[in-house]
Amino acid sequence: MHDRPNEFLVRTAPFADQDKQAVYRAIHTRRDVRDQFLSDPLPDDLVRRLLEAAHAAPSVGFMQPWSFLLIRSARKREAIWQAFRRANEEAEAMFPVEQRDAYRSLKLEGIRKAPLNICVTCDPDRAGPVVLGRTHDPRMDAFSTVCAIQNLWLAARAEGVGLGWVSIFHESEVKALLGIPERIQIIGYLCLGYVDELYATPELEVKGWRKRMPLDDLIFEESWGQIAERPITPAAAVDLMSPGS
Ligand SMILES: Cc1cc2c(cc1C)N(C[C@H](O)[C@H](O)[C@H](O)COP(=O)(O)O)c1[nH]c(=O)[nH]c(=O)c1N2
Repeated sequence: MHDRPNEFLVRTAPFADQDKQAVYRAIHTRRDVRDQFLSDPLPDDLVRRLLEAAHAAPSVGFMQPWSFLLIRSARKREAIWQAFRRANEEAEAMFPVEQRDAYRSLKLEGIRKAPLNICVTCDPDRAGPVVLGRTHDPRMDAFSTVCAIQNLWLAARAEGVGLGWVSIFHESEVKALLGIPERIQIIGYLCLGYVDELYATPELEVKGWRKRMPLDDLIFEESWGQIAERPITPAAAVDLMSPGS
């Protein structure tokens, strides 16, 4: 019985070097885009490819809990932006006083500039009350939806499309604006559009908000460890923000 080839399996091998490089390039050069969007509309077939990439993501129990709500109208994007604006004012006040000027100076969305917004939702009831793999941790449906978003983000990078994730709003306000029922969760509100420039390193690092942590601080063997204490807003970052540095 074991000698019989399984007709559902395909032979596999590592990618050719060039293909490997392409995958890593997409991963390492993907950026969160806020201000670089061009106004040209994205063609339908391109949007379809991005959504196919998202829909190919892993999901708990093969639940596929996601839906993709496409928003193109300027009127709706303006209403969403107003929800962002209100929440962003609240957000600013949550930071320590000494960080507020820096926070205010950051651009944190491209809702009106990006020609396409996609609200990615998660339906916790998509596969019935008991879901394989989610039996002991209900968060797994949301995690699956995040996997779909990351696929979309990487595919977008490969297509020359920028994507920015916006999470500064009250979920209930955006649900009301988009007719999303109470029981459905918003996982990601995404802004998409062509870009011809991207930051080479994360914009929040360039603007001195926070640095990428050394990977070696985050790797442990056998049992969890406390990371080394490091300042959140490094002195080097303050230098970066001051003119002439
Ligand atoms: C769940 C989640 C939510 C948000 C984000 C990301 C993720 C994963 N990011 C983008 C985030 O700031 C960005 O990924 C990091 O700064 C790292 O930069 P790059 O993505 O490498 O460019 C983000 N950015 C922003 O300007 N406004 C936002 O509301 C959010 N929200």
